[in-house]
Amino acid sequence: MSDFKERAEALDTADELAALRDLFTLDDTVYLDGNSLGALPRHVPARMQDVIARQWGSLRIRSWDESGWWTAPERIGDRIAPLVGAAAGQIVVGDSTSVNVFKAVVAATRLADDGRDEILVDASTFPTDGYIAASAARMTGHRVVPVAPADVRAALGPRTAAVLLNHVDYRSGRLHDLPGLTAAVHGAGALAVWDLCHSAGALPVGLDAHGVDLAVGCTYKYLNGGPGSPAYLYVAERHQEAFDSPLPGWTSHADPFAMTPGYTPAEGSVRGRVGTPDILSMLALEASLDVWDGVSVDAVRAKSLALTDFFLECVAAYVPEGRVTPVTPAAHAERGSQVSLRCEDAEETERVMGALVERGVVGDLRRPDILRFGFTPLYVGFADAERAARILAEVLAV
Ligand SMILES: Cc1ncc(COP(=O)(O)O)c(C=O)c1O
Ligand SMILES: Nc1c(O)cccc1C(=O)C[C@H](N)C(=O)O
Repeated sequence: MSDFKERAEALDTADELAALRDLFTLDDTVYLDGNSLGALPRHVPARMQDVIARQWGSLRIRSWDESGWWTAPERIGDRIAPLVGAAAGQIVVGDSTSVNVFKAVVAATRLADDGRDEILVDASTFPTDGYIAASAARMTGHRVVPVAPADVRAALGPRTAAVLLNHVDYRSGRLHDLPGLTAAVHGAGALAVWDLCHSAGALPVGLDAHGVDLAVGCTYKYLNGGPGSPAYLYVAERHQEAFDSPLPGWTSHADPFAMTPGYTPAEGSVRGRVGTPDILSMLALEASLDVWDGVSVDAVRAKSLALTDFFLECVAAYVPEGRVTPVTPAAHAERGSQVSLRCEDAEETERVMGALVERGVVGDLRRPDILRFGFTPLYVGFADAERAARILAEVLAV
Protein backbone atom coordinates (compact mmCIF):
# COMPACT_ATOMS: atom_id res chain seq x y z
CA MET A 1 0.00 0.00 0.00
CA SER A 2 1.27 3.49 -0.81
CA ASP A 3 2.26 5.81 1.97
CA PHE A 4 -0.72 8.02 1.17
CA LYS A 5 -3.19 5.11 1.26
CA GLU A 6 -1.85 4.13 4.68
CA ARG A 7 -2.09 7.67 5.94
CA ALA A 8 -5.65 7.97 4.61
CA GLU A 9 -6.61 4.81 6.45
CA ALA A 10 -5.13 6.10 9.71
CA LEU A 11 -6.79 9.50 9.30
CA ASP A 12 -10.18 7.88 8.60
CA THR A 13 -9.80 5.65 11.65
CA ALA A 14 -9.07 8.65 13.88
CA ASP A 15 -11.85 10.78 12.32
CA GLU A 16 -14.50 11.56 14.95
CA LEU A 17 -16.99 12.56 12.20
CA ALA A 18 -16.51 9.41 10.10
CA ALA A 19 -19.68 7.69 11.34
CA LEU A 20 -21.84 10.54 9.98
CA ARG A 21 -21.30 9.24 6.45
CA ASP A 22 -23.76 6.43 7.24
CA LEU A 23 -26.49 9.03 7.67
CA PHE A 24 -26.34 9.73 3.92
CA THR A 25 -27.38 7.84 0.81
CA LEU A 26 -24.08 7.33 -0.95
CA ASP A 27 -22.51 4.66 -3.12
CA ASP A 28 -18.85 4.00 -3.83
CA THR A 29 -18.60 7.19 -5.87
CA VAL A 30 -16.19 9.76 -4.47
CA TYR A 31 -18.67 12.60 -4.22
CA LEU A 32 -16.84 15.92 -4.30
CA ASP A 33 -19.72 18.06 -5.53
CA GLY A 34 -21.46 18.80 -2.23
CA ASN A 35 -20.47 22.43 -2.81
CA SER A 36 -23.06 22.40 -5.60
CA LEU A 37 -25.64 19.84 -4.41
CA GLY A 38 -25.31 18.14 -1.03
CA ALA A 39 -26.04 14.42 -0.69
CA LEU A 40 -29.37 13.05 0.51
CA PRO A 41 -29.64 12.20 4.21
CA ARG A 42 -31.12 8.68 4.40
CA HIS A 43 -34.06 9.51 6.62
CA VAL A 44 -35.46 12.30 4.43
CA PRO A 45 -37.56 10.15 2.03
CA ALA A 46 -39.52 8.58 4.92
CA ARG A 47 -40.10 12.00 6.48
CA MET A 48 -41.29 13.36 3.16
CA GLN A 49 -43.58 10.37 2.75
CA ASP A 50 -45.24 11.44 6.01
CA VAL A 51 -45.37 15.09 4.95
CA ILE A 52 -46.99 14.19 1.65
CA ALA A 53 -49.26 11.31 2.62
CA ARG A 54 -50.38 12.36 6.11
CA GLN A 55 -49.82 16.10 6.44
CA TRP A 56 -50.94 16.97 2.93
CA GLY A 57 -52.97 13.86 2.05
CA SER A 58 -54.98 13.48 5.26
CA LEU A 59 -54.76 16.69 7.23
CA ARG A 60 -54.81 18.93 4.17
CA ILE A 61 -55.50 22.58 5.10
CA ARG A 62 -55.28 21.79 8.83
CA SER A 63 -51.55 21.22 8.42
CA TRP A 64 -50.84 24.95 8.20
CA ASP A 65 -51.46 24.97 11.96
CA GLU A 66 -51.37 21.37 13.12
CA SER A 67 -48.24 20.35 11.24
CA GLY A 68 -46.51 23.66 11.84
CA TRP A 69 -46.40 24.63 8.18
CA TRP A 70 -47.13 28.30 8.77
CA THR A 71 -44.24 28.86 11.16
CA ALA A 72 -41.74 26.66 9.28
CA PRO A 73 -39.71 29.57 7.80
CA GLU A 74 -38.77 30.96 11.23
CA ARG A 75 -38.52 27.55 12.92
CA ILE A 76 -36.08 26.26 10.29
CA GLY A 77 -34.25 29.60 10.37
CA ASP A 78 -33.62 28.95 14.05
CA ARG A 79 -32.19 25.51 13.19
CA ILE A 80 -29.74 27.10 10.74
CA ALA A 81 -28.85 29.94 13.15
CA PRO A 82 -26.34 28.06 15.34
CA LEU A 83 -24.56 26.76 12.23
CA VAL A 84 -23.77 30.33 11.15
CA GLY A 85 -23.27 31.81 14.61
CA ALA A 86 -26.58 33.63 14.94
CA ALA A 87 -28.86 33.78 17.95
CA ALA A 88 -32.45 32.68 17.35
CA GLY A 89 -34.98 35.03 15.80
CA GLN A 90 -32.81 36.55 13.07
CA ILE A 91 -33.02 34.05 10.19
CA VAL A 92 -36.00 33.31 8.00
CA VAL A 93 -36.00 30.56 5.39
CA GLY A 94 -37.64 31.02 2.01
CA ASP A 95 -37.25 32.02 -1.62
CA SER A 96 -34.01 31.59 -3.52
CA THR A 97 -30.64 33.10 -2.69
CA SER A 98 -31.10 35.45 -5.63
CA VAL A 99 -34.38 36.80 -4.22
CA ASN A 100 -32.84 37.18 -0.78
CA VAL A 101 -29.88 39.07 -2.27
CA PHE A 102 -32.44 41.49 -3.68
CA LYS A 103 -34.19 41.90 -0.34
CA ALA A 104 -30.89 42.33 1.52
CA VAL A 105 -29.28 44.79 -0.88
CA VAL A 106 -32.32 47.03 -1.20
CA ALA A 107 -32.97 46.87 2.55
CA ALA A 108 -29.31 47.74 3.23
CA THR A 109 -29.57 50.86 1.07
CA ARG A 110 -32.72 51.83 2.97
CA LEU A 111 -30.95 51.31 6.30
CA ALA A 112 -27.91 53.34 5.19
CA ASP A 113 -27.56 57.04 5.83
CA ASP A 114 -29.10 59.37 3.24
CA GLY A 115 -26.76 60.64 0.59
CA ARG A 116 -24.72 57.46 0.32
CA ASP A 117 -25.17 56.36 -3.27
CA GLU A 118 -22.71 53.52 -3.89
CA ILE A 119 -23.02 49.76 -3.48
CA LEU A 120 -19.69 47.95 -3.58
CA VAL A 121 -20.03 44.48 -5.07
CA ASP A 122 -17.46 41.68 -5.09
CA ALA A 123 -16.16 41.85 -8.66
CA SER A 124 -15.62 38.07 -8.78
CA THR A 125 -19.01 37.28 -7.31
CA PHE A 126 -21.23 34.39 -8.31
CA PRO A 127 -23.07 36.07 -11.20
CA THR A 128 -26.58 36.13 -9.73
CA ASP A 129 -25.48 38.44 -6.89
CA GLY A 130 -23.99 40.88 -9.39
CA TYR A 131 -27.02 40.84 -11.68
CA ILE A 132 -29.42 41.36 -8.80
CA ALA A 133 -27.32 44.09 -7.18
CA ALA A 134 -27.15 45.94 -10.50
CA SER A 135 -30.90 45.83 -10.91
CA ALA A 136 -31.48 46.81 -7.27
CA ALA A 137 -29.12 49.75 -7.74
CA ARG A 138 -31.02 50.93 -10.82
CA MET A 139 -34.25 50.82 -8.84
CA THR A 140 -32.91 52.63 -5.79
CA GLY A 141 -30.79 55.20 -7.65
CA HIS A 142 -27.48 53.80 -6.44
CA ARG A 143 -24.34 53.08 -8.41
CA VAL A 144 -22.71 49.66 -8.35
CA VAL A 145 -18.95 49.71 -7.93
CA PRO A 146 -17.37 46.31 -8.69
CA VAL A 147 -14.41 45.73 -6.37
CA ALA A 148 -12.09 42.80 -5.77
CA PRO A 149 -12.49 41.78 -2.12
CA ALA A 150 -8.81 42.62 -1.54
CA ASP A 151 -9.51 46.21 -2.64
CA VAL A 152 -12.68 46.78 -0.61
CA ARG A 153 -10.92 48.71 2.17
CA ALA A 154 -9.47 51.17 -0.32
CA ALA A 155 -12.78 51.60 -2.14
CA LEU A 156 -14.85 52.38 0.97
CA GLY A 157 -15.78 55.99 1.52
CA PRO A 158 -18.47 58.46 2.54
CA ARG A 159 -20.53 57.50 -0.51
CA THR A 160 -20.64 53.79 0.35
CA ALA A 161 -24.09 52.65 1.42
CA ALA A 162 -23.60 48.90 1.38
CA VAL A 163 -21.08 46.24 0.44
CA LEU A 164 -22.08 42.84 -0.97
CA LEU A 165 -19.46 40.13 -0.54
CA ASN A 166 -19.10 36.36 -0.77
CA HIS A 167 -17.69 34.63 2.26
CA VAL A 168 -16.11 31.94 0.04
CA ASP A 169 -15.54 32.48 -3.67
CA TYR A 170 -17.41 29.87 -5.72
CA ARG A 171 -14.70 29.58 -8.35
CA SER A 172 -11.41 29.73 -6.44
CA GLY A 173 -12.56 28.46 -3.05
CA ARG A 174 -10.90 31.49 -1.43
CA LEU A 175 -12.23 32.39 2.02
CA HIS A 176 -12.60 36.11 2.57
CA ASP A 177 -11.95 37.88 5.85
CA LEU A 178 -15.50 38.34 7.11
CA PRO A 179 -14.58 39.78 10.52
CA GLY A 180 -12.01 42.23 9.14
CA LEU A 181 -14.02 43.35 6.13
CA THR A 182 -17.21 43.76 8.15
CA ALA A 183 -15.31 45.96 10.62
CA ALA A 184 -13.84 48.01 7.77
CA VAL A 185 -17.28 48.47 6.19
CA HIS A 186 -18.66 49.64 9.54
CA GLY A 187 -15.67 51.94 9.97
CA ALA A 188 -16.78 53.68 6.77
CA GLY A 189 -20.36 53.95 8.08
CA ALA A 190 -21.78 51.42 5.61
CA LEU A 191 -23.58 48.08 5.91
CA ALA A 192 -22.10 44.66 5.19
CA VAL A 193 -24.15 42.06 3.32
CA TRP A 194 -22.58 38.60 3.08
CA ASP A 195 -23.44 35.67 0.79
CA LEU A 196 -22.75 32.49 2.78
CA CYS A 197 -23.62 29.92 0.07
CA HIS A 198 -20.16 28.35 0.12
CA SER A 199 -19.40 28.67 3.83
CA ALA A 200 -22.53 27.76 5.80
CA GLY A 201 -22.20 24.18 6.98
CA ALA A 202 -18.51 24.04 6.09
CA LEU A 203 -16.89 26.48 8.50
CA PRO A 204 -17.76 28.80 11.39
CA VAL A 205 -19.27 32.08 10.19
CA GLY A 206 -19.90 34.03 13.40
CA LEU A 207 -22.59 36.37 12.08
CA ASP A 208 -23.47 37.83 15.49
CA ALA A 209 -19.93 37.85 16.86
CA HIS A 210 -18.64 39.83 13.90
CA GLY A 211 -21.57 42.23 13.71
CA VAL A 212 -22.70 41.34 10.19
CA ASP A 213 -25.69 43.43 9.15
CA LEU A 214 -27.45 41.20 6.63
CA ALA A 215 -26.63 37.83 5.12
CA VAL A 216 -28.09 35.34 2.67
CA GLY A 217 -27.28 31.78 1.75
CA CYS A 218 -28.54 28.67 0.05
CA THR A 219 -29.28 25.38 1.78
CA TYR A 220 -28.67 22.87 -0.99
CA LYS A 221 -24.87 22.73 -0.71
CA TYR A 222 -23.22 21.98 2.65
CA LEU A 223 -26.60 22.04 4.42
CA ASN A 224 -27.88 19.19 2.21
CA GLY A 225 -31.43 20.55 1.90
CA GLY A 226 -32.03 19.09 -1.57
CA PRO A 227 -32.21 20.46 -5.10
CA GLY A 228 -33.65 23.97 -5.07
CA SER A 229 -34.27 23.90 -1.33
CA PRO A 230 -35.17 27.34 0.00
CA ALA A 231 -32.54 29.91 0.90
CA TYR A 232 -32.37 32.09 4.01
CA LEU A 233 -32.09 35.71 5.02
CA TYR A 234 -30.36 36.96 8.17
CA VAL A 235 -31.26 40.40 9.47
CA ALA A 236 -29.30 41.33 12.59
CA GLU A 237 -31.62 42.01 15.48
CA ARG A 238 -30.52 45.64 15.76
CA HIS A 239 -31.77 46.27 12.21
CA GLN A 240 -35.06 44.40 12.40
CA GLU A 241 -37.22 47.31 13.46
CA ALA A 242 -36.04 49.50 10.59
CA PHE A 243 -35.78 46.63 8.05
CA ASP A 244 -37.91 47.78 5.12
CA SER A 245 -38.42 44.88 2.72
CA PRO A 246 -38.64 45.66 -0.98
CA LEU A 247 -40.91 42.60 -1.30
CA PRO A 248 -43.54 43.08 1.40
CA GLY A 249 -45.77 40.11 0.69
CA TRP A 250 -48.79 39.17 2.72
CA THR A 251 -47.00 36.51 4.79
CA SER A 252 -44.71 39.18 6.27
CA HIS A 253 -47.71 41.26 7.35
CA ALA A 254 -48.28 41.72 11.08
CA ASP A 255 -51.74 40.18 10.67
CA PRO A 256 -51.77 38.30 7.37
CA PHE A 257 -55.28 36.93 7.69
CA ALA A 258 -56.74 40.38 8.33
CA MET A 259 -56.07 40.88 4.61
CA THR A 260 -56.13 44.62 4.90
CA PRO A 261 -55.28 46.76 1.89
CA GLY A 262 -52.51 48.56 3.77
CA TYR A 263 -49.23 46.87 4.71
CA THR A 264 -48.14 46.71 8.33
CA PRO A 265 -44.91 44.73 8.68
CA ALA A 266 -44.58 41.93 11.21
CA GLU A 267 -41.92 42.17 13.88
CA GLY A 268 -38.70 40.19 13.81
CA SER A 269 -37.43 37.78 11.18
CA VAL A 270 -40.98 37.21 9.86
CA ARG A 271 -40.59 40.56 8.12
CA GLY A 272 -38.23 38.90 5.64
CA ARG A 273 -40.95 36.61 4.31
CA VAL A 274 -42.75 37.25 1.02
CA GLY A 275 -45.42 34.78 -0.13
CA THR A 276 -46.59 31.27 0.68
CA PRO A 277 -43.64 29.12 1.76
CA ASP A 278 -42.55 26.25 -0.45
CA ILE A 279 -43.57 23.66 2.15
CA LEU A 280 -42.37 20.43 0.54
CA SER A 281 -38.86 21.71 -0.09
CA MET A 282 -38.81 23.49 3.22
CA LEU A 283 -39.74 20.40 5.20
CA ALA A 284 -37.20 18.30 3.30
CA LEU A 285 -34.62 20.85 4.42
CA GLU A 286 -35.89 20.72 7.99
CA ALA A 287 -35.57 16.95 8.04
CA SER A 288 -32.10 17.05 6.49
CA LEU A 289 -30.86 19.41 9.21
CA ASP A 290 -31.20 16.53 11.72
CA VAL A 291 -27.79 15.29 10.60
CA TRP A 292 -26.31 18.30 12.43
CA ASP A 293 -27.62 17.25 15.82
CA GLY A 294 -24.63 17.11 18.16
CA VAL A 295 -22.15 18.06 15.42
CA SER A 296 -19.74 20.91 16.12
CA VAL A 297 -19.01 23.31 13.27
CA ASP A 298 -15.46 23.67 14.65
CA ALA A 299 -14.95 19.92 14.24
CA VAL A 300 -16.32 20.16 10.70
CA ARG A 301 -13.89 22.97 9.92
CA ALA A 302 -10.94 21.07 11.36
CA LYS A 303 -11.78 18.04 9.22
CA SER A 304 -12.40 20.19 6.14
CA LEU A 305 -8.93 21.73 6.42
CA ALA A 306 -7.32 18.36 7.06
CA LEU A 307 -9.11 16.90 4.02
CA THR A 308 -8.20 19.72 1.66
CA ASP A 309 -4.59 19.75 2.95
CA PHE A 310 -4.36 16.01 2.38
CA PHE A 311 -5.91 16.21 -1.08
CA LEU A 312 -3.50 18.98 -2.10
CA GLU A 313 -0.60 16.91 -0.78
CA CYS A 314 -1.75 13.83 -2.74
CA VAL A 315 -2.21 15.93 -5.90
CA ALA A 316 1.30 17.37 -5.52
CA ALA A 317 2.71 13.87 -5.08
CA TYR A 318 0.73 12.02 -7.76
CA VAL A 319 0.18 14.53 -10.56
CA PRO A 320 3.13 15.33 -12.82
CA GLU A 321 4.35 18.85 -12.22
CA GLY A 322 2.68 21.60 -14.22
CA ARG A 323 -0.42 19.68 -15.28
CA VAL A 324 -2.68 21.44 -12.77
CA THR A 325 -2.14 24.47 -10.54
CA PRO A 326 -4.04 24.98 -7.29
CA VAL A 327 -5.86 28.32 -7.27
CA THR A 328 -7.29 27.76 -3.78
CA PRO A 329 -4.99 29.46 -1.27
CA ALA A 330 -2.70 27.23 0.79
CA ALA A 331 -3.23 29.39 3.90
CA HIS A 332 -5.97 27.97 6.10
CA ALA A 333 -7.30 31.45 6.90
CA GLU A 334 -7.96 31.93 3.18
CA ARG A 335 -9.41 28.53 2.27
CA GLY A 336 -13.02 27.40 2.18
CA SER A 337 -13.97 23.73 1.83
CA GLN A 338 -13.20 23.21 -1.83
CA VAL A 339 -10.04 22.83 -3.86
CA SER A 340 -9.93 24.41 -7.29
CA LEU A 341 -7.26 23.34 -9.72
CA ARG A 342 -6.49 25.24 -12.88
CA CYS A 343 -6.12 22.94 -15.86
CA GLU A 344 -4.31 23.48 -19.14
CA ASP A 345 -7.18 24.87 -21.20
CA ALA A 346 -10.94 24.66 -21.65
CA GLU A 347 -10.89 21.52 -23.78
CA GLU A 348 -8.60 19.62 -21.41
CA THR A 349 -10.67 20.76 -18.40
CA GLU A 350 -13.81 19.28 -19.96
CA ARG A 351 -12.04 16.07 -20.87
CA VAL A 352 -10.50 15.64 -17.43
CA MET A 353 -13.71 16.23 -15.47
CA GLY A 354 -15.65 14.01 -17.88
CA ALA A 355 -13.12 11.20 -17.38
CA LEU A 356 -13.12 11.67 -13.60
CA VAL A 357 -16.90 11.42 -13.42
CA GLU A 358 -16.80 8.31 -15.62
CA ARG A 359 -14.34 6.76 -13.17
CA GLY A 360 -16.46 7.56 -10.13
CA VAL A 361 -14.90 10.82 -8.94
CA VAL A 362 -17.57 13.49 -9.12
CA GLY A 363 -16.41 17.08 -9.01
CA ASP A 364 -17.40 19.81 -11.42
CA LEU A 365 -15.82 22.49 -13.55
CA ARG A 366 -16.17 26.18 -14.00
CA ARG A 367 -15.30 27.44 -17.43
CA PRO A 368 -12.89 27.88 -18.89
CA ASP A 369 -10.26 25.97 -16.93
CA ILE A 370 -11.17 25.35 -13.29
CA LEU A 371 -11.64 21.84 -11.89
CA ARG A 372 -13.60 22.09 -8.61
CA PHE A 373 -13.52 19.52 -5.81
CA GLY A 374 -15.82 20.21 -2.87
CA PHE A 375 -15.10 18.46 0.45
CA THR A 376 -18.15 17.96 2.65
CA PRO A 377 -16.72 16.80 5.98
CA LEU A 378 -19.96 15.10 7.02
CA TYR A 379 -19.57 12.42 4.37
CA VAL A 380 -16.22 12.70 2.60
CA GLY A 381 -13.25 10.81 4.02
CA PHE A 382 -9.49 10.78 3.58
CA ALA A 383 -9.54 7.63 1.45
CA ASP A 384 -11.89 9.52 -0.89
CA ALA A 385 -9.37 12.36 -1.13
CA GLU A 386 -6.52 9.94 -1.89
CA ARG A 387 -8.56 8.08 -4.51
CA ALA A 388 -9.66 11.31 -6.19
CA ALA A 389 -6.05 12.55 -6.46
CA ARG A 390 -4.84 9.16 -7.72
CA ILE A 391 -7.51 8.92 -10.41
CA LEU A 392 -6.92 12.56 -11.36
CA ALA A 393 -3.24 11.72 -11.94
CA GLU A 394 -4.21 8.69 -14.05
CA VAL A 395 -6.64 10.75 -16.13
CA LEU A 396 -4.05 13.49 -16.64
CA ALA A 397 -1.46 10.93 -17.71
CA VAL A 398 -3.51 9.97 -20.77
C1 LIG B 1 -22.40 32.45 -4.05
C2 LIG B 1 -23.69 32.01 -4.67
N1 LIG B 1 -24.76 32.82 -4.60
C3 LIG B 1 -25.94 32.44 -5.14
C4 LIG B 1 -26.08 31.23 -5.77
C5 LIG B 1 -27.35 30.79 -6.41
O1 LIG B 1 -28.46 31.45 -6.09
P1 LIG B 1 -29.87 30.75 -6.29
O2 LIG B 1 -30.04 29.84 -5.11
O3 LIG B 1 -30.81 31.87 -6.32
O4 LIG B 1 -29.83 29.96 -7.55
C6 LIG B 1 -24.98 30.35 -5.83
C7 LIG B 1 -25.06 29.03 -6.51
O5 LIG B 1 -25.92 28.66 -7.22
C8 LIG B 1 -23.78 30.77 -5.29
O6 LIG B 1 -22.71 29.98 -5.38
N1 LIG C 1 -27.80 25.85 -7.92
C1 LIG C 1 -27.31 25.09 -8.89
C2 LIG C 1 -28.17 24.48 -9.82
O1 LIG C 1 -29.50 24.66 -9.67
C3 LIG C 1 -27.66 23.69 -10.85
C4 LIG C 1 -26.29 23.52 -10.96
C5 LIG C 1 -25.41 24.11 -10.07
C6 LIG C 1 -25.93 24.93 -9.07
C7 LIG C 1 -25.04 25.61 -8.15
O2 LIG C 1 -25.35 25.72 -7.01
C8 LIG C 1 -23.80 26.18 -8.65
C9 LIG C 1 -23.00 26.74 -7.53
N2 LIG C 1 -23.62 27.85 -6.87
C10 LIG C 1 -21.61 27.14 -7.90
O3 LIG C 1 -20.87 27.38 -6.99
O4 LIG C 1 -21.24 27.19 -9.03
